[in-house]
Amino acid sequence: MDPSDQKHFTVVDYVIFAVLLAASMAIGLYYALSGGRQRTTQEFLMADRSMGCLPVSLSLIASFQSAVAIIGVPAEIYTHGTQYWFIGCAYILGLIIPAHVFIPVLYRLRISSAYQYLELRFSKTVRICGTLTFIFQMVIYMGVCVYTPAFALNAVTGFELWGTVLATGLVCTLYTTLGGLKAVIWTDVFQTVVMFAGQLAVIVVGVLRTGGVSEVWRKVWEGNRIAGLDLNPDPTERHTFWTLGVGGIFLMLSLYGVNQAQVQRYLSSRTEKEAVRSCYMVFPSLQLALALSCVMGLVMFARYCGEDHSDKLGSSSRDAMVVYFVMDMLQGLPGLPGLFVACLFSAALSTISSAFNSLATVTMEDLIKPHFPAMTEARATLLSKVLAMSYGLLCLAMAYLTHLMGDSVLQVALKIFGMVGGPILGLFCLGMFFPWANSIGAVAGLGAGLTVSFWIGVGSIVTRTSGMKPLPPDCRVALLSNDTTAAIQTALSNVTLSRPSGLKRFYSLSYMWYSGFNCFTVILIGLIISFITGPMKEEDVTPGTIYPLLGKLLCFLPEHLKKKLCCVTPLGQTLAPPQRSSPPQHKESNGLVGASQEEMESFLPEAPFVEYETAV
Ligand SMILES: CC(C)(CO)[C@@H](O)C(=O)NCCC(=O)O
Ligand code: NA
Repeated sequence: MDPSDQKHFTVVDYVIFAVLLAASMAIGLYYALSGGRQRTTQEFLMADRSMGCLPVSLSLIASFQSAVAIIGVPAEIYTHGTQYWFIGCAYILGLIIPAHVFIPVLYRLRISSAYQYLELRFSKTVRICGTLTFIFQMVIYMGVCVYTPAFALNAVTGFELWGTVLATGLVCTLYTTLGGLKAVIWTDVFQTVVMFAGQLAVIVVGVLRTGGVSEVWRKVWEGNRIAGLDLNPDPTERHTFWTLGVGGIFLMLSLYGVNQAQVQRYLSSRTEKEAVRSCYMVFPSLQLALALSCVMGLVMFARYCGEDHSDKLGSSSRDAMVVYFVMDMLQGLPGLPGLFVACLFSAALSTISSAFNSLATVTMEDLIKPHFPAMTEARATLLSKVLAMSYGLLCLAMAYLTHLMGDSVLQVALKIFGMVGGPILGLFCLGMFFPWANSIGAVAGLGAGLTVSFWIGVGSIVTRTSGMKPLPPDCRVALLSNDTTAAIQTALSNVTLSRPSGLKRFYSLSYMWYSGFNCFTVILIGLIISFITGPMKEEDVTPGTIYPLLGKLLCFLPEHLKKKLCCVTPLGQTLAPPQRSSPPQHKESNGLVGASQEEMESFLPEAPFVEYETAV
């Protein structure tokens, strides 16, 4: 093992790290042995629909806040300045819209998988297409999540790369498989706290060792790292207020509105109110998480700018550099390097466990149950556990794929969310907001959305115009005299002035617009195809699956015109409580909170679907 390992890690550090893993396992065991002992899919996958808003909200942040953000955001701030911080603006609408549009519709349908919605609204085919797209998205995302902390630690401390990947995957698979969603949510709570503690420790030590807050501020100011609001409307500009603050809303909607990992948490809430409240409570914590990682980037800049570390590191990766800086900064403070490693792994474990559990849920609910309606509850639960475990193993394989990529990890993760999550968001929006959309339109829209998204995504990789400005290899330039800096900046802006044209310009769309653009493509193509093949009629749409968005936006129009334009009449009423009992095919998930054992045993998955698809 690398000698630097000993330099950074003392016994206390190993103990702290071991405590994290042991506590996570213990929570898993606790929920395996208490409550209903994970003997029903209702408990294993839905936490008995009994969760309160505090654990749910912390768990909601944990789902998509992984080591990728802990390492990637400081790397981004260190290299490009604080412009990325403006993504915080997108959190406002990005959480209000899920709370008041997606949660009410999905919660009132009493479903278990978000993709059940697609069957209720469109058809079985659309549901399966949606599910498969989601599985694809989460499996590649998981690869990035497992790989990132392992890679960074390996580069700096000499921890065995694949050993770390294996350990993360195994611990996580174990407690997820043992304790089900309850264990996943409660470990998330614990791990989120560890994550914040680790980041805070790094910042405090960093500020103290740099010479105080005012010194840090002076250095980042002189180093040009504080960015003003960039209102450049160019959609190919990587980070501007528009790409981050507006494009980011769609990114947030695809994660917090329709992603199964999050929807499952909303659905596991005791009441709809509790679910909405937990969504609101995400806002301050998510802002805190963003602020901590941005400030960490700034502190690192203040402390290290001008020093060249790539020779010691043997890697030019900015992500590995962040871990190097942190370890260097915490040197000689026993326990803190261990806390930071625990912070990285908390972030990773909480994301991977959510992914495992949500993948097991959709595979069970959407792909298996509908085909084996006679399966017993015991068998279904066993199968869910086997599924959670198989996805664990699959994610190890995916980590290897990420190993072969080598972009900034933050950008890779956000690109996956945009390229695959964007079209899924489009599918849900098409269903919820546009009553005319039919299932042919939905499938065609999703297909077109994915095609265009991969066309741009792969195109941007091939032509290497990710919109990233060429920057000097290290930030020494920032500390040179103002003249030199100005000269270099002019040179840089000249580079960006020679804009690519035609297809290349299309490929250089900022990755922050991927979600919004792909969502829009799905809706557009979906509507066109629906109108060609015969739009859905009002009486054919399952009640409770439409959100009267158009009606609300056009509230100034007279009633008869609105009715004509929006097709569905009972606009105001579509969301009224009566839905609770309406979809007959959801026996398995109906009010099981206090259900008796017999009711559990006799549950019948997916009765044949009501014929409503006449629009074709
Ligand atoms: C997804 C957002 C923007 C939501 O806050 C943020 O958590 C983030 O940048 N996440 C990166 C992906 C990850 O941490 O795995
Ligand atoms: Na996480």
